[in-house]
Amino acid sequence: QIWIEGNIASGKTTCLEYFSKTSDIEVLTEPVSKWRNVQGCNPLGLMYQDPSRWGLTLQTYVQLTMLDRHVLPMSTPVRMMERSIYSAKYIFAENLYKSGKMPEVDFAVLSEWFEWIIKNIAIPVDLIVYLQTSPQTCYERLKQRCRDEEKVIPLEYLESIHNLYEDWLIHHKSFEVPAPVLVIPADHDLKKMLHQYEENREKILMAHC
Ligand SMILES: Nc1ncnc2c1ncn2[C@@H]1O[C@H](COP(=O)(O)OP(=O)(O)O)[C@@H](O)[C@H]1O
Ligand SMILES: Nc1ccn([C@H]2C[C@H](O)[C@@H](COP(=O)(O)O)O2)c(=O)n1
Repeated sequence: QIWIEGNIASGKTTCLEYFSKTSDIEVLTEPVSKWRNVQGCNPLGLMYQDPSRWGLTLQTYVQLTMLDRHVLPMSTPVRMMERSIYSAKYIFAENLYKSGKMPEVDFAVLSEWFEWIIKNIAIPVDLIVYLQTSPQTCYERLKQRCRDEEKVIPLEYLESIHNLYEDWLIHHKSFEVPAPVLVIPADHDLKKMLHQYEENREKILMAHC
């Protein structure tokens, strides 16, 4: 199992789309559509409007929907999955808490849920592919993608997410990393990115062996 990790709009979905054309690979994208519509409500939009009030609501739902993805039985030898329950906690919940936008009690409850899950439920991973971008590149791609909820995201938000990813996956300064990390520089244009994916194809697809 391979997780594709990276900042918002770093190119994870585009990377997965590329590999989805390979036979014997199952690709699981993030369930963003669920985060934008759970029984007619939009926790992603609410979180960006008022993170202190809705951060826990979104992150609880992210935790549930990511766990649901992790425990799906595999239908092919290789599974590539966009992000993980780990980055939900170590990057996004952490960012809300550290920036003072998630109350301590909310973070404590979410943390206890997370700790219980990783202790009691097997979440296998063989390789983490980190698409390493500059926050500025993500900011430009984010504006180009133009998702309604994300129009309020400032560059500083992407910088915070970037720093948390770097501390976790590059500098090993924050949390345990559950698998080896393959870093792919991802500021390049699409043509160069596809070339890099080809160069790394073997390393990625043989990770489970
Ligand atoms: N290498 C690239 N160069 C330029 N634009 C890109 C590149 N990769 C992706 N994009 C565009 O940037 C936006 C975000 O990409 P996406 O794959 O959705 O990112 P993520 O899934 O990480 O949020 C999309 O509009 C996509 O078409
Ligand atoms: N735990 C998470 C995971 C994602 N988000 C947000 C960030 C983006 O606005 C959106 C989807 O991310 P993308 O795939 O485009 O990088 O969901 C979050 O707030 N918390």
